Amino acid sequence: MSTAEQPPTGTGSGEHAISVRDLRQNYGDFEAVRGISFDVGRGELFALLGTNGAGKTTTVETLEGFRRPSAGSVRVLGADPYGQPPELRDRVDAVLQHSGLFPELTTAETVDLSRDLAADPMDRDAVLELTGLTDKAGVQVRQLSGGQKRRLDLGLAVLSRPEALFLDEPTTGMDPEARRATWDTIAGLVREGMAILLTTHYLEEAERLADRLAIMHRGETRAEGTVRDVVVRWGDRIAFRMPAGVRFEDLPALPGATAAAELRGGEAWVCYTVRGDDADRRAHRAMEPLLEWARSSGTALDRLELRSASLEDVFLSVAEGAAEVVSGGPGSD
Ligand SMILES: Nc1ncnc2c1ncn2[C@@H]1O[C@H](COP(=O)(O)OP(=O)(O)OP(=O)(O)O)[C@@H](O)[C@H]1O
Repeated sequence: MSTAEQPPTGTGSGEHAISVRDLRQNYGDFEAVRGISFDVGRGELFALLGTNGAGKTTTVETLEGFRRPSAGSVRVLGADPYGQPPELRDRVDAVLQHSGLFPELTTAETVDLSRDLAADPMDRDAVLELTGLTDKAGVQVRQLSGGQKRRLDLGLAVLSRPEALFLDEPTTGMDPEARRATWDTIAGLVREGMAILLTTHYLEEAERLADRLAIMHRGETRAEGTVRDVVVRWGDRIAFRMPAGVRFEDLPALPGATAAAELRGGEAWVCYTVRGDDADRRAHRAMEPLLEWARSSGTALDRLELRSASLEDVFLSVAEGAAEVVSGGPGSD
């Protein structure tokens, strides 16, 4: 295992709470992470999304100090996290997928145990309130539901008021109400200035919480930015059922749009993807000539739909390898 090149350490080494530069991680000959970079500022939540096996856990484990980079560098609060050095121990925490709660202890005893180990912990009551577990204070951990245990995990991670927090699928197993309550809790932590790196398979969770996000696939970052940036880059979609008697090449060229023919439930459809910097107006500009063409040619646009992208659209397109546009669109000879 090679030692990565590292920038200078110390509290003054950059304003980002979490920093990843050209990170590579190999397992033997297999490249699990292939040169990714991103930063997370204080008071910012960055979501790491990706397909199964994309390299998210490997990246987070590297930031948590369990793995040394094969190449590139990572920094947490200006320090190399490898081996979890003492200067980071009280300032960084994590909610991992598998918690290490003691089933015989009560919820309150569990909180007290963690408080005993923290330098300047939150009050027990505050932790219980934050996690919505006040009425479960005297209940043994073994009797808590899966979602309640996840909330307790979160409470234990934040009671020492860490500056940087890693959340690995923190709402798995929660019902929708508990998930929303947890989102509120997490949003509150970010507002207080915590830097949070979140991995999740719930796209709505990322849409609600992330200031910025990255979507990983096969060890690489395939999309990155704010939710809006990522979605705007993907484009808007105008679609309708292919009109009878109209050939694909007879369809009008629309400004800023590329067209593709696709099958939906055995029917041929036309789908225009509209891109361009003018995200607010581009679909409108593309729609006008389409409607004009339909009017002048006497063509009905059956089941016409216009839709802005969602994060799910982008994710699925990344997962499918981002192949999308059929070449040789309408209007071209
Ligand atoms: N200890 C290991 N030895 C060999 N290969 C590994 C090891 N850990 C992970 N991998 C491989 O590295 C790749 C990335 O795995 P990782 O767990 O980081 O992905 P992930 O994005 O967290 O996936 P998921 O969403 O499924 O949890 C996968 O192909 C996985 O099989």
